[in-house]
Amino acid sequence: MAAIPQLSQPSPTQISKMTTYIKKVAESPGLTSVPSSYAFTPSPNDQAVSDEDPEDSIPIIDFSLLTSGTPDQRSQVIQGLGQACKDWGFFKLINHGVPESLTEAMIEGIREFFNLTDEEKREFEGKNFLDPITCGTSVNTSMEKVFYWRDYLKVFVHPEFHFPNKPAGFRFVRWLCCNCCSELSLEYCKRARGVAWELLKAISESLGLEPFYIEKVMNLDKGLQMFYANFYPPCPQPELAMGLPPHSDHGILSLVTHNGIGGFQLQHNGMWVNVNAIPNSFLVNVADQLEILSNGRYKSILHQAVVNKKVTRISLVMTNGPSLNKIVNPAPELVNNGIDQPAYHGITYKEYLQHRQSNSLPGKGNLDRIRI
Ligand SMILES: O=C(O)CCC(=O)C(=O)O
Ligand SMILES: [Fe+2]
Repeated sequence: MAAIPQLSQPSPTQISKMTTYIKKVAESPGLTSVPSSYAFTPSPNDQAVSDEDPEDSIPIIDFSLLTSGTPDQRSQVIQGLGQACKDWGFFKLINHGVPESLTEAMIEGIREFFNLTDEEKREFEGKNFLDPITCGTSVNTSMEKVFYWRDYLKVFVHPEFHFPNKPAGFRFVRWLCCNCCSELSLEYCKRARGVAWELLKAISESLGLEPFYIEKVMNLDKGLQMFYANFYPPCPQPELAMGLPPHSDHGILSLVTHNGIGGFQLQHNGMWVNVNAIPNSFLVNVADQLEILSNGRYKSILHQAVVNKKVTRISLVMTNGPSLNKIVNPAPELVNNGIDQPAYHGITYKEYLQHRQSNSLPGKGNLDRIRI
């Protein structure tokens, strides 16, 4: 990792290896301005930011109607989902069935993780993009000139489940559901995956494909599900710092939830829109592999995270992807119709992730590279 400004005085040999977490920077006594290595210069080309427009509101999808609605209700929801994926690449998902108490317990456990000392966190830093547990700061400090106001934890939770064994017990905290008792982090990941897979059935249908189409072609039973936790501490000059830069997610579909503090912005009609979350909902975004598979009918959404002056924001993100060795292509059913041509080259998910990791292209640069 590149040297990040150090608060303490490590020996010269330590400098190139050590990560300084933004939590520590933000907590340094008397911090009143953003250190220069985190300060972005606002540019006149920065796009305007608006609040949600009640006239053009972000679609809301009721998950319970997909699973227990009448056939009519289900087909209406599928139509709404298709429209949301086409017009916004994004929707808010309500009544998804993941208990609020489970999400809250997960957020609190994650807060404790980020409260570990820097030294304890370093144990999980990882070296390779395929390491099942990685934590760090910013996005890719080996390439960035200016760092983001964000610490993160990234864990592979499917097909094999991993989780940090610190803080003590978190990996094995029991969570009481109905009358049984299960491991908190495992339960959260499993339930979020169940929601994502159910949505993908409906999304297949919205594309005119059979319900298990995406599940089959993406090898979801071996699909790579990654859990990201983002930690954005208060920032003395939020207008100069950035939590996460504009990006689209790499998987098929991402589910985001947070601790009730705003900061998620998405791009719609050339404007940044502040997204207000409905309590106990997921913010769901179309990600790059779904854009490829749908041959661009559904576009992965550009989004970013901004920071604030007062409170720590924590977000939990589930990316649901194909299996690593799966070559994702535009669905032949959507291109061999005499009208459309394939708009993307096929690429394995592993290669896609690898390229993204080693190039840090802005915006949707990774997808642009494979556009025909
Ligand atoms: O923090 C957020 O709300 C968004 C996080 C995000 O987009 C990501 O981790 O990919
Ligand atoms: Fe994202």
